[in-house]
Amino acid sequence: MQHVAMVGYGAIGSHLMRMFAADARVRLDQVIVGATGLKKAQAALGDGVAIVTRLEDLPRRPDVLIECASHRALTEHVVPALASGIDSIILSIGALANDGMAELLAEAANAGSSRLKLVSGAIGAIDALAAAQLGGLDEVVYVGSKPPSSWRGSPGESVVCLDSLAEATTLFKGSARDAARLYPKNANVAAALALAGLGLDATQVRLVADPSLSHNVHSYTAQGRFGRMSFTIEGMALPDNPKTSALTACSLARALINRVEPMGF
Ligand SMILES: NC(=O)C1=CN([C@@H]2O[C@H](COP(=O)(O)OP(=O)(O)OC[C@H]3O[C@@H](n4cnc5c(N)ncnc54)[C@H](O)[C@@H]3O)[C@@H](O)[C@H]2O)C=CC1
Ligand SMILES: O=C([O-])CC(=O)C(=O)O
Repeated sequence: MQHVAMVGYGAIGSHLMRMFAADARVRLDQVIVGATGLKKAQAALGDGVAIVTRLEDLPRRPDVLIECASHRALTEHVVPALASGIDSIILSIGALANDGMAELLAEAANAGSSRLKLVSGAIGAIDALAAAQLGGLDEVVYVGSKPPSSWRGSPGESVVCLDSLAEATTLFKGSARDAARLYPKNANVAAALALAGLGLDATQVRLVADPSLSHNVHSYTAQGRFGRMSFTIEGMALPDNPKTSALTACSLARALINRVEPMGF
């Protein structure tokens, strides 16, 4: 059994709470929320969960910290956790597209002798892509397609009218770095693929709003000396957030379970 502190209590956080409610391997007993989320978290979670707004206010040292909050949460909570020796697992991978962020995380992990794990989130076959990177990788092209409602609150709103979209429309075409910076809640997958493969500047990304979809479709192709691969997933969204695929929460859950099981994927 491990004691876990979770940063963020939104669609993914509440899903994880339900997943691990009766699981002896993982005790999600501390949550870090933003000041505005305090009341909602207190109302939803019982006395068994400590809810704070700052890492230093956690009543006990967690075995591991997980992040399912936002790009900002990495600087606010993950960097200090790593620096104080707490292993961390993150989902907001797009934050690594910001200048100096990867270096900041690595320095903190080195200073605290801790480890930072990036999980695959809503995408798959990252292990194959990372292996291909060692075997000669020339091109990675990723397309992320979601229903129009999943792009609300993003710069896509100024590209098209999401309410009256009649056909699939490209909202963004460019590098994974620009995608991750411009679409922090929709392009973490693009950043994850880039970091596993060809890097943030060489990985090609297209983001699409498609009114014919009822789920999120992530698709990529990769080729090089290693050979050729393609991967597509049609991910059901979490009920509380149409932007987020349910598999994202499962990927974080798998990473936690793997820490305590004697073997596994
Ligand atoms: N790697 C991947 O495949 C994916 C990564 N994500 C990442 O996970 C994040 C969370 O996703 P959802 O749960 O669907 O979002 P959500 O919006 O439903 O919940 C996020 C919660 O975190 C809180 N929060 C934000 N910044 C915070 C901070 N600095 N400190 C404490 N709490 C903070 C928000 O107030 C909110 O309650 C996304 O913003 C995105 O960065 C999401 C989907 C896929
Ligand atoms: O959950 C998803 O479908 C992917 C996502 O939002 C992201 O890449 O940030």
